[in-house]
Amino acid sequence: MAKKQFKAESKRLLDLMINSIYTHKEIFLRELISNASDAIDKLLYLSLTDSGTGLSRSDFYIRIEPDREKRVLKLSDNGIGMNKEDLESNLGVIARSGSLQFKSDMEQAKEQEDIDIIGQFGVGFYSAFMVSDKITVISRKYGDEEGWKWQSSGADGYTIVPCEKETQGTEIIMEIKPDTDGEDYSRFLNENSLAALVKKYSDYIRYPVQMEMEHSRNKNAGQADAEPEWETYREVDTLNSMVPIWQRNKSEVTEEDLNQFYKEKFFDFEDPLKTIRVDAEGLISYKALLFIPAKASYDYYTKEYKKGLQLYSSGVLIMDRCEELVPEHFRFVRGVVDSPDISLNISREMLQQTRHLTAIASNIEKKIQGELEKIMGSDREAYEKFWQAFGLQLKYGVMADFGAHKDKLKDLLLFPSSAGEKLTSLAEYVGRMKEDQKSIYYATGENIQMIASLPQTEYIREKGYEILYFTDEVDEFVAQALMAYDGKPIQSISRADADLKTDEEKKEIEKQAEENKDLLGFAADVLKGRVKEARISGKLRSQPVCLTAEGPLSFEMEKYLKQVQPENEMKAERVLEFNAEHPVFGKLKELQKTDPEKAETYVKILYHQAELMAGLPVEDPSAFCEMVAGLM
Ligand SMILES: Nc1ncnc2c1ncn2[C@@H]1O[C@H](COP(=O)(O)OP(=O)(O)OP(=O)(O)O)[C@@H](O)[C@H]1O
Repeated sequence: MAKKQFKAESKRLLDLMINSIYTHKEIFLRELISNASDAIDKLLYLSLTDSGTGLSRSDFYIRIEPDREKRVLKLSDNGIGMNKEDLESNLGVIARSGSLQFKSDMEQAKEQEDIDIIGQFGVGFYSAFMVSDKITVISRKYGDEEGWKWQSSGADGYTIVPCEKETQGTEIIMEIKPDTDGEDYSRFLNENSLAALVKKYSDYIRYPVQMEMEHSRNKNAGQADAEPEWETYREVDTLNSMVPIWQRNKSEVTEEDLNQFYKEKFFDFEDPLKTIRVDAEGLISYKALLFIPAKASYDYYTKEYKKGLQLYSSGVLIMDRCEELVPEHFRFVRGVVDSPDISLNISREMLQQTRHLTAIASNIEKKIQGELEKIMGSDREAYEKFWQAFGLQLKYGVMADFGAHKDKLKDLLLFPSSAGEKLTSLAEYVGRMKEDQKSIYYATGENIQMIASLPQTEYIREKGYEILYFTDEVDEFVAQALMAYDGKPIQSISRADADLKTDEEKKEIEKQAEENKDLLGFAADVLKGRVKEARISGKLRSQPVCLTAEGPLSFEMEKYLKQVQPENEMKAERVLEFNAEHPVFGKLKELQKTDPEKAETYVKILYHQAELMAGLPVEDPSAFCEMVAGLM
């Protein structure tokens, strides 16, 4: 019979497994038990929703059978089973999400070689090759008449042939490797070691994991004066406690247990930043275990990432990723929800509408919000770590649905500011506002240094007002959605002139504008098509000019729109502002009379300088350089 070859990626993973020097080879058992449990989940779900199967929860089991003599370890379940196609596509190819993630994270992990690659991932079935020379899988799918036998000794491929099997389910038969100097594979044939491994890794599996074990008993127990006489006997034991971790008492579950559960279930390297346990009783009862990851996964900000929580009804998995349970702005949250009030017979469409689900979702949203606020207040360092990973998500949340969620999220936002190195919340900013300060001010730019050196900021800082530094493209849209915080309008510094200047200052500017009408008109003519106007500025100190945006669009918004909609020609309206006190202005005035041609070059150079300071690309860099060189 011809051998079929594994697909290329599978081969790579297999090589890795077979030649693994990984010390935690024991995790293969956890992986196989977890697969068996998933297979039972699927059939139990069918049984509960389709009365035809006649099976109930207590009919299911996972069984471990070691045979020391033959060096064979067998693991069987009576779950849904696999037909020929399933065996081909599940065990012949690695193209499912879990393993693909493994592949890509492996590439990232190459640089940090000592990372526990295998231990952290659900590498699944293939991990059995770490301990076996040959694997036989005998499976019969529920509802089918025939069974199938899949066999492989590793990288050289696999075979599939029909075979007899009495009941539905799957048997994995592993020929355990001989012991070596460094590795005691025989422990995977030892009852006590196997029982300990089940307890360690698979205790919360919701179906009994059984094994026949040796026990001893006193034959004379019950006879008060008889000498004890011991005999051994064999009995099938259930090795796991079966209570899912979220159903256990708080006092029985350690933080380490929860972290381990999270990492295994949601494929993360790192412990979660925070675990939230919910135990709701009342109109709707449910238990939930929610995890806030410490970092965004590599695919978090891509289309590949799917949000959602696992939904159980009294311990039976109904949906692996129930999207309705978490709002978009908290889509980074992972976890499980288990409620006896959710009916098993529910179809997906109905699920979307159940009032129960909506109520649980809104409750969960509040819990997450409350927890994040709590972390922000009590452990700022942890919150800032969270902010690095998911701050952008919260900002999107403020903007989404026309600002519908902004009130829930506004106190979770952080921004850099002119007050110092630390990030600030809006509440903290307001707490520091000067008595005469009416608005919350922000300035935008590519990075903090660039914003801090914007000529427009000098004037505001002189007044002692703090400025929020908006460095994310979405920040201004966030400000637009929020409009105000605590009754204080959120304003861009470039539009803040009106409420900042005193009447005298305004008068002085008007006077200067009148006196320099000619020159301003001249500059506007030279820059026709580029600027809407040239005017005298009230906010410049050390710089001769600056560029400000008028109208609904700011420069940062212009840049953002260009990125997301390149065909969009929308531009911010530019105004060139002059500092009438600056010596360059005096020089320009003089040149306009004596050498208008040179004055024209000056105006152009000043305009390009202003573009540079505003973080905008200079329209024609070589012409600009020529002009500067010409002057030299
Ligand atoms: N005991 C089993 N009964 C039925 N199907 C199984 C069994 N073991 C594995 N399978 C099928 O084979 C597939 C591949 O299993 P594997 O352990 O390699 O990956 P996985 O469980 O899907 O993902 P991961 O382990 O990476 O989370 C499973 O998704 C499942 O469809």
